[in-house]
Amino acid sequence: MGNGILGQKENCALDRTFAQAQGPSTCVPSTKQESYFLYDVKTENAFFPCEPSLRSGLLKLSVAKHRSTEHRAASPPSLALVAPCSSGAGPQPLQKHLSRRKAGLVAELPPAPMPVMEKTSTDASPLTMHSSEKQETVCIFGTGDFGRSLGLKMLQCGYSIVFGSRTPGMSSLLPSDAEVMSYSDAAQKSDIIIITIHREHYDFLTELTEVLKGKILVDVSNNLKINQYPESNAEYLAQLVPGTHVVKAFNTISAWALQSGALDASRQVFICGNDSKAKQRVMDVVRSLGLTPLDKGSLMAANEIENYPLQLFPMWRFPFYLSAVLCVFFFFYCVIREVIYPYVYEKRDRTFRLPISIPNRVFPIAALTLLALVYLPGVVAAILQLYRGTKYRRFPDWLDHWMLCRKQLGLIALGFAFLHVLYTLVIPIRYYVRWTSNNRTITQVITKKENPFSTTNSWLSDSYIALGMLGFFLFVLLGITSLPSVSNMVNWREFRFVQSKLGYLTLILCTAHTLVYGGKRFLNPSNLVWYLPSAYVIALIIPCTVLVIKFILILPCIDKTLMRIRQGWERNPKYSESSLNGKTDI
Ligand SMILES: NC(=O)C1=CN([C@@H]2O[C@H](COP(=O)(O)OP(=O)(O)OC[C@H]3O[C@@H](n4cnc5c(N)ncnc54)[C@H](OP(=O)(O)O)[C@@H]3O)[C@@H](O)[C@H]2O)C=CC1
Ligand SMILES: [Fe+3]
Repeated sequence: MGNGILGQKENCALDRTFAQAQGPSTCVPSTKQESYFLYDVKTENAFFPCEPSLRSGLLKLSVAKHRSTEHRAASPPSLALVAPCSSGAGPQPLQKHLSRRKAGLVAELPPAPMPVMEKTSTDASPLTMHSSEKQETVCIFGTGDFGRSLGLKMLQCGYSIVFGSRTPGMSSLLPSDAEVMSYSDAAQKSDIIIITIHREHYDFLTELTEVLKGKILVDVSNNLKINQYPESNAEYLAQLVPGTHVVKAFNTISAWALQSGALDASRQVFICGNDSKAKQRVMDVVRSLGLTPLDKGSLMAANEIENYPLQLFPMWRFPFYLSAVLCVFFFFYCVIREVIYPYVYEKRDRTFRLPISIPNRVFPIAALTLLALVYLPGVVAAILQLYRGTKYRRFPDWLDHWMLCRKQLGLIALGFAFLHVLYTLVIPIRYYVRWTSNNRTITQVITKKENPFSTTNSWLSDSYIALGMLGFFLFVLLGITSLPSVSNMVNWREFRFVQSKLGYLTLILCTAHTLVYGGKRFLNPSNLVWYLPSAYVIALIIPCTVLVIKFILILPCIDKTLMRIRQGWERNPKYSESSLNGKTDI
């Protein structure tokens, strides 16, 4: 009995897999701390209750026990692992469950096809593979970092590992339970061969074409550069060793992650291959290692899978560069207005504004502009659809790309909004602010001048702060709902409601916050410095444009047309026909 299955994470998938593999049976999924029973669906014999933490191990034992009894000769048992309807072990809940099953209250799982396994594999289902006396043997070509780590992990999960190596006698650091032999000898030991060798060294595999015929070759290789070779490594391997079933897998999992077990960030294993049976078997292996296989289709997808680990935040690049450009531009714009101008005309040193005052102008401007840029592609797309009178023409690539990175733009905008909040909170403790306030009071005392209370100013100041706080609150809400863990919990309509309706409300509040902050000063010519308006005036251009266009788009007459177009109506159907025939540019 391998120790792998006891160490596996508990989930009901095991129950389902098992139940499906065994044919019609009853499975009550439960993740709660309930006791489980193993029972034969046909004879309705209960075996014994078991705790969830032990159920897979006990199940394994039970299957072995069951097989060694007289049932063995009879038709395959329909065993199922069931959770009682209420918590607490004992025959009572099981009886209840059985009567519920009879009454049709518990779903019968439809018979699922048995996983196809080749003759050489030791057993038929993932579960029975672990429960059988003989473990499945998997061959690993190459005894380098990745081969060793994968081999160790597979040994831990109950596989028998045979390494193929150029120098079997000299291979060190290998797990002691594994066998090491020459490549051709090792290949004969299993019909799944994982090639943990760099593509550049694949040539020798051609000599093994005969022995590898009909076998599953798992290509794990990565390259150093995106699109380094004309064809993917997996396709190259398939050409090099014809007659084999090449499956691409494991290339997104690092040797380090396999060793350290820190797989949370990269549990997904992309898989592709032309032979569905071969792919299925590799997916079973992946699953049994506690990883999640993700079928990406045929071997044509290998190129994309190989490029995946080489990408450096592809969706973040445009938002990152854009925000950097915005920050640099507005920083220098403010420096010209608030540092250079006073120095040139008044010989006043205002450089102390560089660490806090100017960044606290740049951050809200960047936040507001980026937030507006999240919604701008949506209105541009709507205008394009209205102009073309159809939705059946592709958007230009730049618009597609822009649409795809809206979430990243929004998250960067949220980051800037956070910075603005932090920088604003420290304002009262700044020396410059305290000095100005004290000085004003002293001047009033000396000149015996009063500063009467202004209700207008009070309104403006409070509205400005309130709008800012509400805008920030909704901004944070938008950020939270964009997290996969949250967005996976809501349906499409709810997600659209939050991201579109609440998003626009956030944009309105933040724009209003900026407008009220500027008050009457914005359009005052005396506020121009070297003909340059305040940075906030420029910052308001994009948000106001987006809001005005959006307002026009939701006017009933325009909104109706847009809705019809989005439901498939075309102003000029011939137009899209010709575009379908490739006569128009897209
Ligand atoms: N390291 C990692 O984290 C990951 C690696 N990969 C992929 O796994 C594959 C192996 O990577 P890794 O284990 O790090 O590499 P290593 O260089 O550590 O190991 C490669 C192995 O290939 C074998 N080999 C066969 N022929 C040759 C040859 N002519 N010259 C040199 N070595 C040869 C050697 O084994 P022997 O001496 O026994 O013959 C060698 O140990 C690569 O394709 C890589 O892209 C994929 C994901 C992650
Ligand atoms: Fe503000």
